[in-house]
Amino acid sequence: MTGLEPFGARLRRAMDERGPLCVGIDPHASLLAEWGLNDDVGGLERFSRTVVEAVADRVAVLKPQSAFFERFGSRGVAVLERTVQEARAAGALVLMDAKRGDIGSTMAAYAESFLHKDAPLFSDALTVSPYLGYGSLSPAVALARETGTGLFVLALTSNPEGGEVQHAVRADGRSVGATMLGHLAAENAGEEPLGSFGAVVGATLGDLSSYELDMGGPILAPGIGAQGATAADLPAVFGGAVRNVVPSVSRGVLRHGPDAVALRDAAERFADGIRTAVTTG
Ligand SMILES: O=C(O)c1cc(=O)[nH]c(=O)n1[C@@H]1O[C@H](COP(=O)(O)O)[C@@H](O)[C@H]1O
Repeated sequence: MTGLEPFGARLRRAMDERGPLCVGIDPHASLLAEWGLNDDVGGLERFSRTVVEAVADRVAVLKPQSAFFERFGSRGVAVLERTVQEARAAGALVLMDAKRGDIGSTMAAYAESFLHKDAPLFSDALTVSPYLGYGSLSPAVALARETGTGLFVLALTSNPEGGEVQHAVRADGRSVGATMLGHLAAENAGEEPLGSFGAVVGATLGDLSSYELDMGGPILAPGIGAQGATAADLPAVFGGAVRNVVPSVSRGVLRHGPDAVALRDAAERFADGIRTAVTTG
């Protein structure tokens, strides 16, 4: 299979050209209502298309959250397919937020669902959970290398419950989250300008200076906006690794819809805040 240019290189270029902001497409029932849309497939389609038309030509990454589409069954998934295709056609990289994770052979099928070039949901990258063991992800790593796509591996998540798993300390004295970052460093070794295997690290987590965040790949940083973190927090949380951070905002932007100009302005305000924080922080 002939792949695309490696995801990490494509992402680095998009971040440099457009700024690093990722906008999440999370069509919550409450947002559909706020936008004056029905909580049905028609509302879902209208919502997703509005977000894509408003920002896909200017942000580096769009991250549709699969759960909000799966809620409507096969017709919702058909909307997700169109959303991915339209976002990619407008020049955004699409990170499918489906947080897949299973034993190796099933993981291979999940990987094919999103990272095989002929898959209807083909995306530039996929969020995955390593909590069946990092090695269980190896079929997805292999397919991503082949197709020029990427993975974002949950390492230190933004939710307060994550700590009981991710901060647990192993027999070798390292935490589980730190171990995941170590696996990613090995995966990205020698990749320039940026590896294709990213970590998810919440922007809500405060000082992370005890972690090796600089693991050669991108860091997806959700938690800005509705979960309380701000762009100004990024340098303190991520230190020198901030240059590889892709800050992610869903409700903080989406609540400004349905007006496309208001959505675009909201995304631009976050992008400006990130630029200021990263250059002066
Ligand atoms: O992988 C993610 O995107 C993710 C990881 C994480 O640790 N925390 C987290 O909030 N997310 C996702 O990021 C989005 C956050 O949405 P907002 O809080 O509305 O910005 C949701 O789609 C979450 O599923």
